Amino acid sequence: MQQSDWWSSFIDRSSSADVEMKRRKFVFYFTSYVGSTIIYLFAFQHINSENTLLKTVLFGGASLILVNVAFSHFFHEKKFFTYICGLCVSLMMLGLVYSGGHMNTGLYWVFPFPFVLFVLFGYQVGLASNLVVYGLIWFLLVNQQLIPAEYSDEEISRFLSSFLATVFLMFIGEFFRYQSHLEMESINIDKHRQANTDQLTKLPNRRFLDSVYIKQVIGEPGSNFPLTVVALDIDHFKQVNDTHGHHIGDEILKHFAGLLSSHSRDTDMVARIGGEEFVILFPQTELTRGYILAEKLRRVIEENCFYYENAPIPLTASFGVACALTDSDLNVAFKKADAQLYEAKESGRNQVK
Ligand SMILES: Nc1nc2c(ncn2[C@@H]2O[C@H](COP(=O)(O)OP(=O)(O)OP(=O)(O)O)[C@@H](O)[C@H]2O)c(=O)[nH]1
Repeated sequence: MQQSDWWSSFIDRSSSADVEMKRRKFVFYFTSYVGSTIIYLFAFQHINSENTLLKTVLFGGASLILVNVAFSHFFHEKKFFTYICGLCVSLMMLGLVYSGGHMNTGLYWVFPFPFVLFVLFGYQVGLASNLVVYGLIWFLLVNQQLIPAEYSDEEISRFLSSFLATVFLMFIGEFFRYQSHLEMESINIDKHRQANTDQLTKLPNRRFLDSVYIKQVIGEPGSNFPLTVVALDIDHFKQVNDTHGHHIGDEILKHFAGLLSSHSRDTDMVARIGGEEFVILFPQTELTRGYILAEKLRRVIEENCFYYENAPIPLTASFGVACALTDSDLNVAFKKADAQLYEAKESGRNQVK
């Protein structure tokens, strides 16, 4: 696995999408329950009116919205119902213009609805649906002989221009709101990445291992166990630091991390958990195979010394190997790998135990 790439496979964008979905759901419920209640109140206000069409639009619209939201509670996926709600809202707008509303004031009551379409559908589909509704309203208004409502020419031209301006202003507002949401999401991801990355080697750190990776492994036992844990530690690193200086020590750590990353699979997890201590987790790997992989890495390190001013600085590491067959063995496997590493150090270093 490339050191700089490891984070991308762990980015969890679902929580950000959840925030957007929550906002949509909230507007959906609010529009549906509060909106339908208000429309019912208007409908009852006009119960004795002779405008049957207006009564049909109000009662029909409110009932459709209410039935739709009631049904949505029985399903986990709400998207379909938000679309139906958007369709009801669009029909309500057209119904108001068509019937003229109370004393031909229908045009004024259309203005709150474009916002609902933007929130329910997002800025792109929101703009498209608002423009479709606008086109249909325009068609009704320029063909007044087709509708029962009566509007004056000034009223129509003022409505068409102010409605269009409202839709575009709402589009701009929704567009920039969404852009800042994406920016905040990327800042958030970047902060998480920094907190979970070892700044020197760019490998995942202990925090990542404990709070993200292990949770994911336990959450998907089928694709991870048996899991081999390899604890490793550079030999006599203090001596390297003392001889060549701390900054060369740092370069050696980067070189070491690069060797481990480039000689393991994308599915393996290489992490720096302390000064010169590393851990490699091999998912779906039994103990015997784990020993073979650790021995391969031991040789790679031994054979690839670090060069400083064209002079080789030999490098070796000691390894401790253990295997967890299930998630409940994981803690024991970590402790066992540490104990094995200690034994490798005690037995002379540069070996796998
Ligand atoms: N350059 C550098 N050195 C570090 C860093 N973190 C820890 N160290 C050094 O790593 C050394 C670890 O020394 P010890 O724990 O004595 O281990 P060792 O010398 O490798 O000996 P063994 O592990 O027993 O083989 C110390 O000198 C630390 O200062 C780092 O980020 N950069």
